Amino acid sequence: MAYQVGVFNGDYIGPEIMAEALKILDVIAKKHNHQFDLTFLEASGEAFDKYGEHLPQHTLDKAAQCDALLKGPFGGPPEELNHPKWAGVEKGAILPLRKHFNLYTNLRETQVFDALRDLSPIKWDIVRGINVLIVRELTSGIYFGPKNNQVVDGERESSDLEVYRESEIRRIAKKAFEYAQNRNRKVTLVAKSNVLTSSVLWREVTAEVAKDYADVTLDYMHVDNASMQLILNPRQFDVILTNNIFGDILSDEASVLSGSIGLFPSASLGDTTLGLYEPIHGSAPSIAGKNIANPISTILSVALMLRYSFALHEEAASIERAVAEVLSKGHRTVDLVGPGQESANVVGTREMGDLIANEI
Ligand SMILES: NC(=O)C1=CN([C@@H]2O[C@H](COP(=O)(O)OP(=O)(O)OC[C@H]3O[C@@H](n4cnc5c(N)ncnc54)[C@H](O)[C@@H]3O)[C@@H](O)[C@H]2O)C=CC1
Ligand SMILES: CC(C)CC(=O)C(=O)O
Ligand SMILES: [Mg+2]
Repeated sequence: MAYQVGVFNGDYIGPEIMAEALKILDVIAKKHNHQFDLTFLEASGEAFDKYGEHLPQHTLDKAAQCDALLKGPFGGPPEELNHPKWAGVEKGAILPLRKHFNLYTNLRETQVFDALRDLSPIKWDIVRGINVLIVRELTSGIYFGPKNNQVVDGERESSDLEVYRESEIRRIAKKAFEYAQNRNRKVTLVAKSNVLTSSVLWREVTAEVAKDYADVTLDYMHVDNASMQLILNPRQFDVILTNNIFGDILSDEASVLSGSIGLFPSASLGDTTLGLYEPIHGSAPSIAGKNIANPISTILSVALMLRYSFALHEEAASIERAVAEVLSKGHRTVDLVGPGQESANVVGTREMGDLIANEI
């Protein structure tokens, strides 16, 4: 069977880390006799240079023909917010891509690698063995709600509105409970219901959904406390269910329990098998073009694509095993070198890809 994979190279470190991910996909194809047909899709900086827009219609049309989408990070340096090429990439490409394909479930799983125990900024006794799955709502909330700029009483005023419909909460809550059933059977809803009326709706709807999952415990935590508890006692979490913005923030925080954001992939899923797979991090402009970015986040995104879109479970697991094995042999990209570990075997982006490919 031939699988159609749409590929967005992304900006800055995007093409470098995507090249390594595609190297791994090629190894899997040869080893298991699969055919992955790649369609390169133009978006973000690349599309802006050519067409003056970040997500052309022809890109969406081609993406719709694919079975899965593999994506590098989009975006420019945060300090170039007003540069025409980068202004609006997030609202003009990242968010519409997720919305267009109705990819409302974003999975971001944080775990720690034994081999990187000295890298975590948190004591090993606290993080050892953690596995936290953040189930983040991805196509609604404050990132998509009405925005307004106006002048009031002679000064500028801006607003972004957090809007959630009951049905949007219900469908993502169901997903969280379903994932929890195959894990440690605990869902923690993270919101801010002491002040946000939308969070009250999240609590009400999630409690209703919970009635259909008697084998799963539902817990509630305010987001300020949750951000502290993630550091203090991350082992208490199994599945964290949360809205778009809190999931965005908490997943970056959770990722560093392992030592580096460069390790983590994500899956964005809807109601069909067409999923979008990408690192949780951004385009890291300051380290681009130096062969130092960690490609593991994108390589593990390939594993998630094989698992969730193609049901190639053994192939997915073989990539994850190879990553753990390469790390256990001491190979490190620079972001994986902690203080006092200067003697580590530092390798570049391409070399890390080669090592994982050879391991597979
Ligand atoms: N899904 C997407 O396409 C996302 C895009 N962005 C965009 O990316 C751009 C840069 O965003 P920032 O806030 O600077 O966050 P960032 O995630 O790009 O970088 C944060 C820090 O992590 C480091 N880092 C990130 N990925 C790494 C890797 N693979 N290996 C080693 N180190 C890595 C960077 O060097 C930097 O120190 C912005 O335009 C932002 O909007 C941000 C997050 C997600
Ligand atoms: C456009 C942003 C919401 C992208 C981002 O930071 C993310 O999805 O993690
Ligand atoms: Mg983010």
